Amino acid sequence: MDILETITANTRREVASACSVLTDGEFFGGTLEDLKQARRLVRLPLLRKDFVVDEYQLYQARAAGAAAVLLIAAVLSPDECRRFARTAHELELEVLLEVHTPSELSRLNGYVDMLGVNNRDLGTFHTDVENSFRMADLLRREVGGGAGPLPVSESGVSDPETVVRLREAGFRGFLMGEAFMKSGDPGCALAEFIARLKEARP
Ligand SMILES: O=P(O)(O)OC[C@@H](O)[C@@H](O)c1c[nH]c2ccccc12
Repeated sequence: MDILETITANTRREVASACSVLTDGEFFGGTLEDLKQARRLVRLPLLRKDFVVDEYQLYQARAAGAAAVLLIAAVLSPDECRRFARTAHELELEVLLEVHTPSELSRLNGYVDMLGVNNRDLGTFHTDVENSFRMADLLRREVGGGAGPLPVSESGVSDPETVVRLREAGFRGFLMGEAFMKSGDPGCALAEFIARLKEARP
């Protein structure tokens, strides 16, 4: 069985809300072809996870079957974030804006659908889930009474108890990779995680 098929097999059990596909080749060995293949394998909304630095990549994402794109605040100016997010909407793509620090919140704009706090510092690759908790208050202010973007915690989440705590802090989406990918059967690991989460939920 192909690796992508193994990974996406979980979706047949309908336990994930969306599936993120890394298409960056230079640093992570992904390809746009992976996104196209995932599109053929699952019905779930797909997120193109890449370093978007040119609007052309949004068109590519759309053509390959993505429902959403990741915009990484650390590599974009506020103007680029706005322009790219607006174009994404024109293409009917949802936008996940990823921030790591409070100052990156200046990249937020009205076209952002999901606001992700990356717990991984892309400079050092060090992961610390506490970053989400540190940013939670600020996020609540930005996201307001629920009319703003969906708050998402990204990276380094590996146990259901952390998801429960993050939910209590206001997060509503969780972008998880490694916790499942290091298992021999990511789909099965995800299903188990969701079962444990249901038990852990207060
Ligand atoms: O594997 P993790 O720690 O669960 O993290 C998932 C995801 O957040 C992470 O892969 C990610 C988030 N933003 C990125 C940008 C580039 C590369 C990778 C990422």
